[in-house]
Amino acid sequence: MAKATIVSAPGKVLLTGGYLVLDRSYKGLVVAADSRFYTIVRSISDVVSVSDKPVVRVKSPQFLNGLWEYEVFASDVAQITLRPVESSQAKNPYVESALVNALEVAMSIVPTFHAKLGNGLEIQIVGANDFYSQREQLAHQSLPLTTESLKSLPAFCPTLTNISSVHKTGLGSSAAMITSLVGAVVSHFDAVQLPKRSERPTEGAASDGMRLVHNTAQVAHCLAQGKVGSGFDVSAAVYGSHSYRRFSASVIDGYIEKQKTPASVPSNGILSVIDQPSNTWDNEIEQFALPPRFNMLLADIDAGSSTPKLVSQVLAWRKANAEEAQVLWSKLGAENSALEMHMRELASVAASDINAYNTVVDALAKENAALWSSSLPATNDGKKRRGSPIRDLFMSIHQSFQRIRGHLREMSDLTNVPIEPEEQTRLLDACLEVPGIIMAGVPGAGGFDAIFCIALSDAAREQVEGVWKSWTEMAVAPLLSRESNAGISRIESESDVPGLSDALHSISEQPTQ
Ligand SMILES: Nc1ncnc2c1ncn2[C@@H]1O[C@H](COP(=O)(O)OP(=O)(O)OP(=O)(O)O)[C@@H](O)[C@H]1O
Ligand SMILES: C[C@@](O)(CCOP(=O)(O)O)CC(=O)O
Repeated sequence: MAKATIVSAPGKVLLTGGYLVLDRSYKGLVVAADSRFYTIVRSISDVVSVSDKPVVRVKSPQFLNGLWEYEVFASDVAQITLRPVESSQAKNPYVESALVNALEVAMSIVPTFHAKLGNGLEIQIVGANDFYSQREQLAHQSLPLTTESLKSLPAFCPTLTNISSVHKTGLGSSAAMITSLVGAVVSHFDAVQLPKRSERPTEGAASDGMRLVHNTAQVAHCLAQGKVGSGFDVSAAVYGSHSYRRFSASVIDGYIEKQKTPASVPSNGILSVIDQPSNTWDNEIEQFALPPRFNMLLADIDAGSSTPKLVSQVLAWRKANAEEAQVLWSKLGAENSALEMHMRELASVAASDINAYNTVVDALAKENAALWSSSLPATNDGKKRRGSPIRDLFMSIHQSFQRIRGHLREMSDLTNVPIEPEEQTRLLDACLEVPGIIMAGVPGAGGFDAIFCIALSDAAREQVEGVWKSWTEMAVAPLLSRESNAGISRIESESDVPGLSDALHSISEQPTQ
């Protein structure tokens, strides 16, 4: 079998900065998940009978009808057009956009592109189970909706449905999929270098490769979505956890508009957008990691919300109420920055004295976070005792995040958009009753999609999962994802990823309907 190029990219959780991060004046704190997409690219070595053109065949074995096959037409000016081999094939604009843009980049950079493309490419794409709700799969196996059941599923489990009907969990499947697909295609042509697993280059060829893949994936994602978003999800898929300031929409919106009327595309094409001087791409990435023993837990809420609808309503309110919005946006932005600063300080304190840090965590993990300040014994003269600087930082983080939630509820009230709806407030408050839960909130755009909690101990994790299990107001399904800082990476071999070979070779392909 032809040698495979494998590239992987993670999902994301936006801890702070929902809505604000759409505006370059504010930053968002995005944490990468250990749930990842994997794209495997091989050259087709056999003669393809379906066409005399090169063919790109994309398979998503987790889905019914997860097969897209295209003939590739390449113009002299490195413009790629894909034509579906079967006209009845369902469209997948995200896959198409990633392929077109990645092939254009490869063709613009690699002089031997046509020879390397040969008969075409065979591509497989799989995403970790957490990207898609496993409710149906568990019901199919008569298993309860628990972490134990989820752990018993094979990796990259079939979803038993079409891609258009699958329930997503908010981890950013389209951004992680596009990023891994773009990364795998351009790497396959040796157009760029990407870091191997656990390498985090800050300079050199791999860092340049990440920049080009990032810029290409942002363009591809915006073209597929039909609009220029904040791009934090693609950024997390490339760079892992970080605090993010978006790129100015003007960096790509001219190109996006031109792509809608292809005849007018400038002959210098995609490289003129993705390989501009670094000061043109003005996105800012500052690496970030949760402090030690901060265990991020996620749950999917069955009710669900439409993010584009929430965003358009909030932005419409902001436009109509500029002054009031400015006040709210500035105080929320300031609180988001304060939280990030406290977490960075805490991580650095932990690095300098891990024993003292662990002693504080062990004590706090046994107490309800709201009582951390009041549980300090009074001094002899009856005054409130100050905690240790480490304990104070933990308290500041808890209190700061509670203020952030307060501002989000204010945003909900003012905009009449359910960002932290009352149902979610009740659930989050119940999670915070568990000793050792330092933060509980709605990630990203909020609504009825998901919640996250940060637990300081295994006991806290188990107890909060108990709260979810017994919650009756909404169906709360645990996810298995945890934080992992890593961004895009190149994988040497299928066998390096548990379950990947089985998923690619032994999942009996799902029938087409
Ligand atoms: N495994 C996959 N194979 C091929 N395409 C996929 C796969 N997973 C996702 N996609 C593409 O991504 C699209 C979903 O994008 P959409 O923007 O609706 O979701 P999202 O906002 O990324 O969702 P979420 O954040 O909940 O994961 C699908 O319709 C499909 O085009
Ligand atoms: C509301 C918004 O700021 C965040 C949406 O985050 P999520 O997709 O709900 O994780 C939109 C965006 O930044 O693209």
